[in-house]
Amino acid sequence: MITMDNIIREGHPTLRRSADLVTFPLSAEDRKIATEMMEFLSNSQDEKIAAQLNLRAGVGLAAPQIDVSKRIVALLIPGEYEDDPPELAKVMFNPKIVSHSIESACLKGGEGCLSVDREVPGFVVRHSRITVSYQDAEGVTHKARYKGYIAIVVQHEIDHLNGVMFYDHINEQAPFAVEDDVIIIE
Ligand SMILES: O=CN(O)CCNC(=O)c1cccc(Cl)c1Cl
Ligand code: NI
Repeated sequence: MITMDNIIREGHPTLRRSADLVTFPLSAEDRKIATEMMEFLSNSQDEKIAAQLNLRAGVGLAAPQIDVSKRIVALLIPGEYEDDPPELAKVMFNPKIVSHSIESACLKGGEGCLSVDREVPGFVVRHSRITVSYQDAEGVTHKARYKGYIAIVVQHEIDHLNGVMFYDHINEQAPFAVEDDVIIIE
């Protein structure tokens, strides 16, 4: 199982590499990696398990974060209330943003990353709406459109596949300065 010991931190070269495409049919290893990534997210969001395993919570995880330079991301975005089903629970292989809104958005609270052991305050300006093409575990290609918080998280994960860290998008001179047409998501 994946724990924080398996998550590489900033400074590790794999975080700055462009990850390799996954080929199909999936190898047993790639299938196992995908399953373990999703299991990590679920564990990290379970108060008891996270406390026992000392896990930081995450709503997404990219394979490069466990030093696997492959284009695999796992997303587990909880529903609004405790017993609601997740907003999104999915592993995407070879995800690609194929189109996006002109409009931009950012999270009011900024972003965090399991590979970054420090707070980096500032608005991370991203596309407010995206269309993502990806393959599922059977290699079937899908197209999905996301907006709001989900779109932000998906972009954070796809950035990891391209060696981009969230703070690369923060304006160092004015971390909270944004154009007036940028949507600030609560
Ligand atoms: O790459 C994934 N992580 O580093 C997992 C930890 N970060 C988060 O869950 C997280 C927190 C806030 C905003 C965004 Cl967009 C994300 Cl993604
Ligand atoms: Ni991250």
